[in-house]
Amino acid sequence: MTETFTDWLRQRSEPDWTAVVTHPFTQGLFDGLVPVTSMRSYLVQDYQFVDDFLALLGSALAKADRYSSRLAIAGSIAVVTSEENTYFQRAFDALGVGEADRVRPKLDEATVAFRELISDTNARGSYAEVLTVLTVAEWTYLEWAMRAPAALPENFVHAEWITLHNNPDFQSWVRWLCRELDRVGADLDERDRARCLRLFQHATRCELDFFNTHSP
Ligand SMILES: Cc1ncc(C[n+]2csc(CCO)c2C)c(N)n1
Repeated sequence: MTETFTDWLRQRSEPDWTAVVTHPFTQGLFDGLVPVTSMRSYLVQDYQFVDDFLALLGSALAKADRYSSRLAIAGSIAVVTSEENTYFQRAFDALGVGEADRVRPKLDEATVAFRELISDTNARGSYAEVLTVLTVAEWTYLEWAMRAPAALPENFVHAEWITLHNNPDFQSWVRWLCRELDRVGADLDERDRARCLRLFQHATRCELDFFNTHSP
């Protein structure tokens, strides 16, 4: 079989890609051994990231070139605003995160860098470029979570963060995203493909910096 666009993007984003999906922070999650302070700072920053990410999903919805794509994206928006949001609230309660840190925490450098990438893509990116950033954020999370052992940690803060990202619905959504980016990528010229590659590499780097920031 010939190489897909998404495989091409991922292979050219090594070694960072593998560093993200095998990150020690994820091993700490599997073992239930991420210290409370690291888990708290990670989720507080991630909640801000998810806010930006939701705006990016909205941008994908607006920029999509067909109705069936908009429907798939709308389905994923529903997940971020329901199950994912209740997880954060319950985890914040368990970790003792106060109101200020839920609403307007001081952002880490890695969060600011990711936010800039997302808002630039939001403002100026084509549909293919928006899909590229979404694909990195979702596919890396599916890949690390799929490496989880069958026995989950006892603490729901760790366990649910894994199952949110390795369940069959999430897997189908990521598969859809990759196929969608392959479809749209097939019509791009060399210059636009190169732009997607730079974005893919940059987003992968942002994912790595994000995990590194919260690793003890
Ligand atoms: C830094 C960082 N990168 C990617 C994700 C993954 N992610 C972002 S929003 C969302 C739900 C959309 O389906 C998922 C899985 C994350 N949480 N944090």
